[in-house]
Amino acid sequence: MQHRKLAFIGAGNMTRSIVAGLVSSGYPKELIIASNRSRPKLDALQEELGIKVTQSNDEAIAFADAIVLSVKPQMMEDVCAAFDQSIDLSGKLFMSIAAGLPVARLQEMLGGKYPLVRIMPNTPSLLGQGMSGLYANADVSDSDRDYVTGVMGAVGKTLWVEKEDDINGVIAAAGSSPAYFFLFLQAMQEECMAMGFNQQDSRQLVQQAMLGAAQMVCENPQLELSELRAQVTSKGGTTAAAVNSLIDSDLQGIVAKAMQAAVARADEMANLF
Ligand SMILES: NC(=O)C1=CN([C@@H]2O[C@H](COP(=O)(O)OP(=O)(O)OC[C@H]3O[C@@H](n4cnc5c(N)ncnc54)[C@H](O)[C@@H]3O)[C@@H](O)[C@H]2O)C=CC1
Ligand SMILES: O=C(O)[C@@H]1CCC=N1
Repeated sequence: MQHRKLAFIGAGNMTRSIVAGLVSSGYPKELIIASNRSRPKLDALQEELGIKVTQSNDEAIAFADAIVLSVKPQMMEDVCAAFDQSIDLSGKLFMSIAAGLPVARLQEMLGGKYPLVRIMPNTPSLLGQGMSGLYANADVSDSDRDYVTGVMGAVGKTLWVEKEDDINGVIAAAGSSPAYFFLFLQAMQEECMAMGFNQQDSRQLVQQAMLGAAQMVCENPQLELSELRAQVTSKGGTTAAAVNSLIDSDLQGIVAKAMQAAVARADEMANLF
């Protein structure tokens, strides 16, 4: 794996997830710098992970060969506009993890045509279990692609997409979806508590069931998801009663609508910011 000098502009939740995964995978910490407007998140990153930190975006950009733009989409324009124009950006690889912002818009904000990769990661990157979609513009070299595959591959699985619009599908399926699973589990935990279990036992019941189910999915790629479900579902039994209730409530339609809402919001953000 290539090790370039790597900067993160914005040191929030997603930067922390990626940097923690990178450091624990052995990426040299002295090659990573994160910048943030306020100090406390930087201090925590420096203490926990030993990377370089700065409150100056310009210092981070000047240091790095590869730059991950990691601020909120609505902040991106102001952040890019404030970069010190005297810093030579030629030869630097840009990456953006911002939801919704297309390459063309990012190029406008950066004020130039640079090699640019859009990355759509998710927070399980923190544990090395991330899922990232990647899209490269025409200026990205094979070596740049290898580098980005290495960086995001160090914190999870990667999928290159050839059409930029597919990044919005990745947002719906993987970037945002940890939140759907947390919401589903929360609903299950609350129902366990309504049945009389305490909070801790309720959480253990549902989280361990989820972990086991996820592992069964991952370890049985030859089995369709419907087959794994069938293995749990005795005819006329309890699972059938529960699953039929979910189907009758149109779980598939509910999920489809939620994923379409994520895509629609990403489309909207492209015009808003
Ligand atoms: N949280 C998630 O699960 C995912 C987030 N993303 C994308 O990642 C990006 C960051 O999201 P989060 O980390 O969740 O947000 P966050 O709010 O936790 O982090 C953003 C950070 O940028 C800092 N910041 C604001 N203005 C700044 C400036 N002028 N200079 C330097 N730093 C500045 C903030 O202080 C904050 O620490 C967003 O664009 C989001 O779309 C993408 C995939 C997943
Ligand atoms: O909610 C958001 O907009 C970001 C992108 C995917 C996950 N979090």
